[in-house]
Amino acid sequence: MEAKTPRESLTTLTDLVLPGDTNYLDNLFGGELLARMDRACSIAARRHSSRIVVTASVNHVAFNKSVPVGSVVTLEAKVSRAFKSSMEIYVDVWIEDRQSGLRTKVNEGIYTFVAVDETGKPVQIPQIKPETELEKVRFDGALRRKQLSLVLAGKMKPDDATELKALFKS
Ligand SMILES: CC(=O)SCCNC(=O)CCNC(=O)[C@H](O)C(C)(C)COP(=O)(O)OP(=O)(O)OC[C@H]1O[C@@H](n2cnc3c(N)ncnc32)[C@H](O)[C@@H]1OP(=O)(O)O
Repeated sequence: MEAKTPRESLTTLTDLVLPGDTNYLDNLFGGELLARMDRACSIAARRHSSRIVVTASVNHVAFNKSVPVGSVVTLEAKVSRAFKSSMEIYVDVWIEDRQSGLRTKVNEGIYTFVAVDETGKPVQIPQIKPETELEKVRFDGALRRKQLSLVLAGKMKPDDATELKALFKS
């Protein structure tokens, strides 16, 4: 199976924040943003694997800046690393200034998707060849994030999380 680049899975979703998407402060509701992130990541995972994909875990979401009603929000999702059947997907969230068009990054999320067959059984996927500096940094950190996610889910013993443990060694 030939390796693919993150670029090949790039998924861009641009949409408005309407009043029905907001909280009491007229900012984008966190759950609405999570759903949009999940959709963008799911398409990126499908583009990478050409398979049915399911969300296995949401590893990290940072709501760094609020997103006011009326904003134009763009989500960019790309597979950062592929393992056997699972993929890590990074999603970056931007808003743009109405007059200048300048973009500000407001949030990011890291999701894990698994490629499955029609019966829901995990299947093998192509590996990832990072190209840009940022893609290389995200690729390099993906194994320890996978191990952390598995440890938190009770699917890996902390002692077996070698890459994660290496973080804490001086
Ligand atoms: C609440 C909701 O809305 S959920 C939304 C939709 N999602 C779903 O319905 C998914 C439901 N879950 C499932 O179908 C299964 O648990 C699956 C397919 C995700 C995993 O199935 P499992 O039987 O655990 O398979 P298995 O143990 O072989 O794991 C498959 C891969 O997922 C990875 N994985 C499983 N759980 C996690 C996790 N919590 N974090 C990171 N990776 C994980 C495994 O490490 C493995 O990766 P690899 O093949 O690349 O080495």
